[in-house]
Amino acid sequence: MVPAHRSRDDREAGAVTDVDPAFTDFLAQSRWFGGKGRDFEVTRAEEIGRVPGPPDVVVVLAEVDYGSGETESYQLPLALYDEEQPHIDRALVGRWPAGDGRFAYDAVHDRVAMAAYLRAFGDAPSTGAAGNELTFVRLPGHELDLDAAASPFSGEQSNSSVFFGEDCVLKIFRKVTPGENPDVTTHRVLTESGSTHIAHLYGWVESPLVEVRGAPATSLETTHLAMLQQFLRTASDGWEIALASVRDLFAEADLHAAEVGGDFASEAARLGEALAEIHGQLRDAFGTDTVDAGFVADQMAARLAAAIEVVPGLAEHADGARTAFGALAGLGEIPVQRVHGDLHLGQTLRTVLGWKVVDFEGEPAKPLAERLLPDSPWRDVAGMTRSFDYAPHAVAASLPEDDPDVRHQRATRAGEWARRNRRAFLASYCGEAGFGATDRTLLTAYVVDKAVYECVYEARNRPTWLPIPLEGVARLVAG
Ligand SMILES: Nc1ncnc2c1ncn2[C@@H]1O[C@H](COP(=O)(O)OP(=O)(O)O)[C@@H](O)[C@H]1O
Ligand SMILES: O=P(O)(O)O[C@H]1O[C@H](CO)[C@@H](O[C@H]2O[C@H](CO)[C@@H](O)[C@H](O)[C@H]2O)[C@H](O)[C@H]1O
Repeated sequence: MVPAHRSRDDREAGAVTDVDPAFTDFLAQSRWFGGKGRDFEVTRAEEIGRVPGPPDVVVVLAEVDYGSGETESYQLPLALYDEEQPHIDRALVGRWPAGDGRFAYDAVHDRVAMAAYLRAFGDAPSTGAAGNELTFVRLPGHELDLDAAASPFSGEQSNSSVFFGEDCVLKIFRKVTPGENPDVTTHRVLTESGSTHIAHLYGWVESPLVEVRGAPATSLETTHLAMLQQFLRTASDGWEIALASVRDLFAEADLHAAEVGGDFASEAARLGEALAEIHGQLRDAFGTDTVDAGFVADQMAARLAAAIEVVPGLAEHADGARTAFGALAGLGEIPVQRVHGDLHLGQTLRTVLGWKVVDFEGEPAKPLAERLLPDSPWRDVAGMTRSFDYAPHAVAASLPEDDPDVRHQRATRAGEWARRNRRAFLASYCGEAGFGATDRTLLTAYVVDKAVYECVYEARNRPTWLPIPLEGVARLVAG
């Protein structure tokens, strides 16, 4: 399906217009906008497709320029109206076209516009409308409930999801990079493998009109814009369940993690089983390869050097981190495969039918080309390991405490909780093969690398949480 390069002159649709200055304010206050806190300008807005209405929905790519040549593209699906729509006034983006154009609302918050998306999937495979090439693709096997009412997901997100009753979820990718999105391609393979640990893929939206700038010429590449998936009923967020377990532990000052009612270890073990199964299916479908561990270690060292620029406090732990990367470098060739890439408890959902893993897009900060590369499965194990460390320390940080004895007691219990769940997860992930010395070297390096990434993530997104990964790095390099 992807990619399909075309030259700029081949383009049949795609109108570039003046940009309504209101777009800048809209982006700046959107949770999913990755440039918050930085100076930027929306330099270009281009219509790349339409969804058959009513209402008219245009899909616009807004180009954000941070100065010094750095740009990003964000997707704005705009529902257009001649009159103002007071019931969705908080979703007003501006005018399209700029100036005296129609009122343009973020379509995600407009039930009627989202119903138009669902209808287009009902008609799939189809193109969005005459004169443009937005394509809706649907996989066989599920009868969509075309009457289901749309409601936007209200939680923290890098993209925007809309639930259609209890039937399906549409995720509209916000930061758009030309080419295939691993969330779509990985879900497709796991769906076709019959995985019971994911939300099945029902379809996606793609456009051949996304521009790839570069030498020798600018070209166009078919690009995934949105993904339609099974709605997971009875789903509880793994992160929330873990936090509840930690709170139980902290409430019982004299008890150990194994003794409190909310013990999480059996769930951690089930998560380990689920990940092992997913990795096996990804190996079968995408194959495996090997990569020079020295190359991986060099990348980790480079990421550390860049992270120190953002979080200077990392510098005092750099020698310890480099020791872990050096041990990795000594391993020669290591196996790699398609992985999740950014696994943490917030990407897991507990349903009555077991654990499900969502969001196979990889780390949002990484360029797409890097996210598509095969990686070590220990990357995902490390992500969960870090999450087992985050949960107790996030709860501890939310309970300010002056008494040093209580603080010390909580820190001890936090460490116990993290170790207990990490061990349970690892034991069932490794199964009969066990956890050998090479595995330990790999996991240690990947865990340190993940914690370094988290320091930058927190510094940029949630500065008050920075001590959680920073203290995590300190503990890791101290042994
Ligand atoms: N198929 C689904 N069914 C029900 N809830 C889901 C489903 N997929 C995701 N969610 C919920 O939406 C949240 C955000 O989804 P996610 O794929 O992680 O989005 P993003 O890429 O924007 O981070 C998840 O943490 C989960 O709570
Ligand atoms: O879910 P995303 O793909 O947007 O991932 C990013 O945000 C995550 C936070 O929402 C971040 O995860 C970090 O915080 C979690 C607790 O909120 C914790 O469980 C994770 O272990 C920790 O890495 C993730 O790193 C980032 O890429």
